[in-house]
Amino acid sequence: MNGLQFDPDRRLDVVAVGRLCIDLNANETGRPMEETMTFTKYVGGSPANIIIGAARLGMRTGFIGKLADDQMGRFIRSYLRKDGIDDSQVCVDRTGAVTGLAFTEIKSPQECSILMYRDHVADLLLNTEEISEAYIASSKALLISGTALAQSPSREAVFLALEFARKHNVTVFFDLDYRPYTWTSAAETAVYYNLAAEKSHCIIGTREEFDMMENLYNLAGADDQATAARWFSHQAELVVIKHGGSGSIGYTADGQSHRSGIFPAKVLKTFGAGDSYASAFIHSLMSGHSVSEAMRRGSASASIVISRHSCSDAMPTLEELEEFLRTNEEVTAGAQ
Ligand SMILES: Nc1ncnc2c1ncn2[C@@H]1O[C@H](COP(=O)(O)OP(=O)(O)O)[C@@H](O)[C@H]1O
Ligand SMILES: O=C(O)C[C@@H](O)[C@H](O)C(=O)COP(=O)(O)O
Repeated sequence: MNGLQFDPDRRLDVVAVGRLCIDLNANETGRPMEETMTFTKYVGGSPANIIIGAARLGMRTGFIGKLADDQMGRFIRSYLRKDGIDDSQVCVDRTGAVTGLAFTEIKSPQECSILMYRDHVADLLLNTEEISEAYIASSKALLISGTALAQSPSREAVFLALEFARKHNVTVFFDLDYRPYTWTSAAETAVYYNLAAEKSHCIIGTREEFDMMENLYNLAGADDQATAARWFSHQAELVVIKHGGSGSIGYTADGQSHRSGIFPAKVLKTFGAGDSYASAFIHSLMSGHSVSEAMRRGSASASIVISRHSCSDAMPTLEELEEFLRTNEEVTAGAQ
């Protein structure tokens, strides 16, 4: 049992709140960015990638966010619409803010890094006036991601969305999505992450992201089970800790744990693993699958996406994911 409840009578399955950005992925791989001359443009931003992945799998999706009033903003909106993602709650900044950019470097399949340009970005200007209670109440689930907590007014907008979710029994998924560049202080980061995690039903993060949250209480380095147990005294029913190529481990509030291995992949780049994992994991859970099956599908989706050049564009359809699962065996690497 995963303990998560989803109201079947909602118009939407999952709504994400957070950043809509642009990925510029290096075309010349096997070299540092200093030697990279061309990039390919994709829609990016962790919550955007996750909701695109969920839509690609057939979920009824929506987004709450703010776009720059420029060509990049218009490119992103048309992409969301092409994937059938409701953009009625995606507003446009009129103050001259820009679209966040993530330049990616692919030195080798194991050596990838991301250079983020996030000064004066439109996504962090989303404010509480732009959070619709009725819209959130129309969804079974709300997906939040940590970077939206980095600055006001986006921070307050997310906490208001969490209040509306609580009021209308909307299940909250919290993808930790810690990007150090956007934060100024470790303590401030941990404070806001912990406050949001206390209001979430399912928390998904890497070991390092949970350590960041636990540093505040000198708990960093706790084992996965202790990390998960902390959140069951709040709203959490499910905590998933990702361990890269070693797989992932999930804990439910009823005391069960679930280990997932990985699927072999011809790794082109490692970024995109977490977002694709989260999209298939959420789709599978909300389709009524077990936690173990949801983790397995998350791992499969991650293997598909890390073998491709982009993150958003690379998100598999349900047919692709099912075909991959039919023709590939999970390698039970097992998390630490
Ligand atoms: N090298 C890899 N080969 C196969 N699967 C991987 C690999 N790296 C990550 N994954 C899968 O993607 C999931 C998320 O990756 P991880 O790196 O832990 O998260 P994030 O991308 O958010 O940092 C892992 O739990 C695993 O299932
Ligand atoms: O989240 C961002 O702003 C960058 C993403 O768009 C990019 O695709 C990426 O880093 C994905 O990260 P991951 O899935 O967490 O590895």
